[in-house]
Amino acid sequence: MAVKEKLIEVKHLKQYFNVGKANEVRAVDDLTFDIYKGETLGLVGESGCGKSTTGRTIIRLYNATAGEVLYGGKNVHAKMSHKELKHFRRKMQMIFQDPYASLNPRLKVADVIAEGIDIHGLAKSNEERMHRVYELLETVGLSKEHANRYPHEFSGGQRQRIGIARALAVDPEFIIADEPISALDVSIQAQVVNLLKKLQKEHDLTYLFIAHDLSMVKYISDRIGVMYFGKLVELADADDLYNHPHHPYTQSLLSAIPLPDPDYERTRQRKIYDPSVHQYKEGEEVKMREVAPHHFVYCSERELEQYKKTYHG
Ligand SMILES: Nc1ncnc2c1ncn2[C@@H]1O[C@H](COP(=O)(O)OP(=O)(O)OP(=O)(O)O)[C@@H](O)[C@H]1O
Repeated sequence: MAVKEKLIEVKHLKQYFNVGKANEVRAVDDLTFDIYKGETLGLVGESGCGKSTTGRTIIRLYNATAGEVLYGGKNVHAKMSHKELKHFRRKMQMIFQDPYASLNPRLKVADVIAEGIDIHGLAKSNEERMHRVYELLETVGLSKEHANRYPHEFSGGQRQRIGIARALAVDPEFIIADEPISALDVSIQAQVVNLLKKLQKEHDLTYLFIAHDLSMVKYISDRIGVMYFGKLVELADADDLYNHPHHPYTQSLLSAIPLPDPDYERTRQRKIYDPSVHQYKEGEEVKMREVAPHHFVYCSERELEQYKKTYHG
């Protein structure tokens, strides 16, 4: 297997809100993981567990409370010049859940898409700018004729395509897709996921794909990280996570996915996660531990031994 190159290294990242106040929230609480060049890392967990905050802190929309994010070996959260920050901002783009809320309704589609081109001075003339816009519209499955319309004239799926074209306009390397399909009809979801997969191959992109359930994320992700209350509780190759989930929270998320097979559905048992099952003793160290190659679970030494025993069970 080829050695994978790390594009992003997240090290002991913390993002707390309202620090020191009664309503302090530890939205991201000591996360450590890598994102490899060209892969899709899925990040899943229930609403409020800190997925969006993780994404936003990685691209420095928030200043981290503690920890580091290395991008190509450089700390994104270090002090940097305006020019350097602008460079990072170009390399890392974001696609949002609600394409309508994230597209300025007063701008024509051409101007929405060209926003980054203008900010970064990527076109020398208006002709070049429009040529690029038309090209991007075609890349995402829309057409030249759409350039003069306004976002409200499009369906949800088409708006998401516009959001994708806008992100692609600055030729990024890394895209955070924050629940990009959650607001779309199920029939449209697969189309958008397929488009993202196609673009990844064509443009050599790396994705962090955020989702609150595990059904579609399996289809797009190479690896999946499961988050619970600001912490990563399991991280593994996508198939491995589905076939050998160890953390009881991962098992609970998986048990919530309905399948089209009626026999399976009749016997499917919803598992509810009860954090008290861990029964950690005073002083017991709980951290990410490797239960099998490339498969990490947040657990104690004692739990690791149990998990290893059941790995092939
Ligand atoms: N700017 C903020 N100020 C204070 N608290 C915040 C802020 N942003 C997020 N939070 C809190 O941090 C926690 C994590 O929120 P976050 O949006 O990252 O979760 P999420 O897993 O992405 O959820 P969702 O799927 O609902 O977007 C939540 O308790 C949220 O209320």
